[in-house]
Amino acid sequence: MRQKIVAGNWKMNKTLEEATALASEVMGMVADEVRGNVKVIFCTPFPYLLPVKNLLGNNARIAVGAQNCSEHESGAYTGETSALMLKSLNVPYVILGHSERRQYFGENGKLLAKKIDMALKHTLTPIFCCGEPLEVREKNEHEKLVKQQVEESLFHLDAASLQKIVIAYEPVWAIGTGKTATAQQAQEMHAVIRKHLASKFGQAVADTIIILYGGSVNAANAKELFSCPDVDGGLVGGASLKSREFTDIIKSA
Ligand SMILES: O=C[C@H](O)COP(=O)(O)O
Repeated sequence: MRQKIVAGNWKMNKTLEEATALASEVMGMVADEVRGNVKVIFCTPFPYLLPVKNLLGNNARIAVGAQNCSEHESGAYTGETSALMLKSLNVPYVILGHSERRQYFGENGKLLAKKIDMALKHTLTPIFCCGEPLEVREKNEHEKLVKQQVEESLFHLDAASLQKIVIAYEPVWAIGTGKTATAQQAQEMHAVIRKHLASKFGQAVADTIIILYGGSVNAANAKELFSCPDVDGGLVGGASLKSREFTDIIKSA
C-alpha cells in the first residue's frame, strides 16, 4: 500500500507573514478534520522553509520541501542553494524538474540527473516532475516524451535509490490553466510511467513508487483523480495557496 501524498507547491508567492498564516491555518484544519494516513508537504520558497518548519514543530503529518536545489555541493555558485544546505535545515523534500524550471531556466534531463544524485546523497527525497507540453500531446507523442524524461533522469539509479524518489506527472497544458487532465488521462499516464519503471527496475519495485498528479488540481476534481489506482496523491499549485481549498484537497486523498 503506497503512502498518499498531497504536496502544495507555493511557487514564488506570498510574503513571510502570509506564508506563515497559510501554514498555520492548514495545520489547524488538518489536525481537526483530516483522518487517515496522508502526508502533506508545503513546498515553500527558500526564505520561508525555516520559519514554516519551526511553526510545524514536530508535526508528524506535515513536512516542508524546497522547490529546487543545485547540482553542485558547495562553492562559488552565487544565488544557488545546495542539497547539503537543505539537509542542514532538516528539510526532507525537494521538487526537481518542475516544468517551469525546465522552461524558464533551461533545466534538462542530464542536469536533473545530477540534481537527483545530489539530493539523494544528502538523503533528501526528490519529487521529480515530468510531463508533456500541449503540442507534444497534440502530436500524440506524450508517452514517448514522458518515458524519455524518466529515462534521462532516473534510469541511471539502482532500484534502492529509485525507491527513495517520488514522481509527479504534470502535463504542462494543465498547469495553472484550470484545464485539468481527466481522471482517465491521468491514470493512463501514471500507468505508462509505472510500466516503464517496471521495464527497468522490475514490477515489484515499480509498484512501490509514489506517483503524484499535478495540473489544476482543486477541491472539486481531487477526489476523482486521487481515486485512480496509479494516482497516489497530488502536487498542487494555485489551490495550495488557499487554506480551505487545500485542506479539502487533502481530505480527498
Ligand atoms: O507544481 C504544481 C503544478 O505546477 C500545478 O500547478 P496548478 O495546480 O496551479 O495547476
